[in-house]
Amino acid sequence: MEIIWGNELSKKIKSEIKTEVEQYKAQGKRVPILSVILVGDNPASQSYVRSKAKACYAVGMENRTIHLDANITQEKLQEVIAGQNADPAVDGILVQLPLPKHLDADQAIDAIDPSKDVDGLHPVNAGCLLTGRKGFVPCTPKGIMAMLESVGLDDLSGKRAVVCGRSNLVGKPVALLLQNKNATVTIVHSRTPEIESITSQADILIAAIGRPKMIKANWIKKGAVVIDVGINRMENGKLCGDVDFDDVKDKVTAISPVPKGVGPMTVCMLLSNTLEAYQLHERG
Ligand SMILES: Nc1nc(=O)c2c([nH]1)NC[C@@H]1CN(c3ccc(C(=O)N[C@@H](CCC(=O)O)C(=O)O)cc3)C=[N+]21
Repeated sequence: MEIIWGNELSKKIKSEIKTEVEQYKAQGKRVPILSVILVGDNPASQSYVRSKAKACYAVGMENRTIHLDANITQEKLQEVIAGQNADPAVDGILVQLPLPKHLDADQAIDAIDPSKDVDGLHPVNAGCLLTGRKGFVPCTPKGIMAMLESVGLDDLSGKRAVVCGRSNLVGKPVALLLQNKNATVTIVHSRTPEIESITSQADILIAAIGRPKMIKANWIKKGAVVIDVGINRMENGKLCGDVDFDDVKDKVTAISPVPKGVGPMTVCMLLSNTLEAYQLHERG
């Protein structure tokens, strides 16, 4: 059984990004800037925003974290986003989710200039993914595909892939990416009856259901590759995935751990998308 260490793979990708940014700097060019808009004081969001800022600086990019009051109005939030859209020095814009309940996330995402939407959540970028056109791919799905590639799974012809979960951030986009690589894809979710009868046929299983350790050995086909997208905080404060790692580890060919799996890949693909946005803007 092979462990797909996202922290190791992301280090490799981040060093490639760092080299590219250094080349731009050596040519006297400005460096890419990622603007992250954080609304309120949710501790988890604050820690993710801090890790994104740290990751930017580690590859030579700039980060602009805009911390807004939890009670900000939708109108004011849209104004702040419009200000980042209008700033030619800003390459990527990310609105940290979830937003406080009184704010509409779709409206905020729609307000982001699609050429700066490095989360890949704007309808224009979601539409590009759906129709196979060039656009920003959401970070976690992009990281998942890199993890599969790292274990030799590139052309997925003949492979059955099952995606557990149908979110806009992960489930739906990763299902499309798997299909684009010729996998035969099934999406299952909380309303799917006898879910194990479907997941246990999967050569590739993507677990993004948001239920700690729900996926046991009887959900898994012998020899499957499993990517655990879960980020569940347990009572003891430790993180665990949606997969019961110990229960399934002897059955799988490869599996990603939580932590040090998908999480670091999400951050590294955010940097990759920000570099892509910079190159787009520099080309004009
Ligand atoms: N607009 C938006 N885009 C996002 O991409 C986005 C978001 N909002 N809201 C929250 C989720 C969650 N997310 C993670 C990023 C890094 C780790 C990560 O690096 N986790 C470490 C562990 C970190 C720890 O110890 O807490 C790991 O899995 O090894 C996890 C989760 C991005 N998200």
